[in-house]
Order: sequence, then C-alpha cells, then structure tokens
Amino acid sequence: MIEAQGLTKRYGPTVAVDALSFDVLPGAVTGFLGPNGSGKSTTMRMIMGLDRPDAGQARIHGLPYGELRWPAREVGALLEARTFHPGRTAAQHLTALAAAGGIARSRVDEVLDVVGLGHVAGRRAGTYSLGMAQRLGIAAALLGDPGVLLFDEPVNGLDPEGVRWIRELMKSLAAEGRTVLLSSHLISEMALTADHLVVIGQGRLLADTSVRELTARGASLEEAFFTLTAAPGTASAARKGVSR
Ligand SMILES: Nc1ncnc2c1ncn2[C@@H]1O[C@H](COP(=O)(O)OP(=O)(O)OP(=O)(O)O)[C@@H](O)[C@H]1O
Repeated sequence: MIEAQGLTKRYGPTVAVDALSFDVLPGAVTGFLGPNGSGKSTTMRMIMGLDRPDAGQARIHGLPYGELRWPAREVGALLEARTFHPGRTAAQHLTALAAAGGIARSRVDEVLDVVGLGHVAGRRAGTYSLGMAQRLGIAAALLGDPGVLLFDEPVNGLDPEGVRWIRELMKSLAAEGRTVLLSSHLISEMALTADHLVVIGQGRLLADTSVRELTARGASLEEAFFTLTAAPGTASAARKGVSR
C-alpha cells in the first residue's frame, strides 16, 4: 500500500504538489492522471524518496521510503527511461542493481525474459530503442519482486504490441496482489488498464474514484477527465463555457 498525506512540494514560486492525500491499495491498478505539469512525476519522486516534500509524507507499507529495510525488494519504479549507463549491457546493468539491492542474481534472467529482452541482454543498452529502454526500466522495477510498483508513463515509445503487453503486465501484477500506481497521458489506455483513478490538477486532488464511477459522470472517461481538469481561463474551460 502507498499512502500520501498532505504531500506538498514547491520549486521557488511554483507549487508543484499541493497538500495531496490519497491511498493506493493492493490488488488493483490505480491510474494516476493529470494534465502536463500537474505534479504526477514530482509526487512519484517523493514516494520514492528522490524529492523531499516541503510538507506532508509519503509512506510505503507504513514507512517513508528511506526507512524501508530492503527498499529494492519492497518497491520498484520506472520513473524515467534511460537511467542506465549506455556502455553497459542490459544484463550487466541489472546485475549491478541486483548486487546493490541484495537481490539474487537469478532474478536478472527471469526479469529479462518477462520483459522480452532475453535475446538482446548482451547488447549495450545505449543502442536500445526507446521502447527497449522502457522494457529495461520495467525489468529493473520488477527485479526485487516488490509488492509495490510505480510506473511513470511506461507506454511512452512502445508500439501497439508493446502497449498491449504493458496493459496485460499491469493487470497481472495487480492480480498477484501487488500495489500498482500507473501514470499515463493516454486516457483511452487508462480506461482499459486501470481499476481506480487518482486525478490531479495543479498539484491538487481532483478525484479519487473508480474508473467506472468517473466514466459514468460524462459521455466517456475522456469527457469526464476534461470536465474535471478544466481550470478557469484555460482553453478547455472556454470550450465547456461555449458548450453550456
Ligand atoms: N526540478 C524542478 N525544478 C523546478 N520546477 C520543477 C521541477 N520539477 C518539476 N517542476 C515543476 O513542477 C510542476 C509539476 O511538474 P511534474 O513534472 O511533476 O508534472 P507532471 O504531471 O509529471 O507533468 P508531465 O505530465 O508533463 O510529465 C511543473 O510546473 C514543473 O515545471
């Protein structure tokens, strides 16, 4: 389980995340939706202990990331693709991560197979396409077999087969009882993948509800999303005004 309580992050005058509270429960895919710049990545970074909140707290299994005993075995995240050394092979990259995280070496081959990179594991990761790099990032997230997983835009750069693969992977991870938080800009994809949604705008919570409930508010999930995120003065809000 992930808990965010009053999470707040400022960058100078910008309030990136504003008193944000939500829980992410196990056994479901929770979609994390919001317009560009609404604070999704910053929130995920605070959950993973990479950014320090100015106020509030994020906890995983009841503890801040920094207090987890074996963090790599409790939580895995894909926050950015290409966080590997380009000169290392995928197998070398994952082996180094396994050693640092106290994870058995045998997991490296297992996760390479799960993400479909087994046949190119000996190639330098710097030569990978964006889609292959995303798969390597997912392999790294899965390496410690963690119960909590965060994925920031994992379908970026993936072809249709890859997008479908991600959808099925997310669902199967949730079906195994894991906690899965997934951000994406693709609302249609979210409608197919997520069970629950946390929607934010300008760093604030706009909705914390099931996909079914939010979809029922409008003609489609996309319409419901636009209605929810339409801030005064935006093009989207103007469109709404005209239609009313
Ligand atoms: N390191 C930083 N320094 C200054 N401002 C930042 C920094 N990181 C994020 N921000 C600002 O914080 C706000 C939230 O950004 P964030 O990347 O968390 O949003 P996001 O919802 O993930 O966006 P996107 O969907 O475009 O990836 C934005 O206004 C962004 O410009």
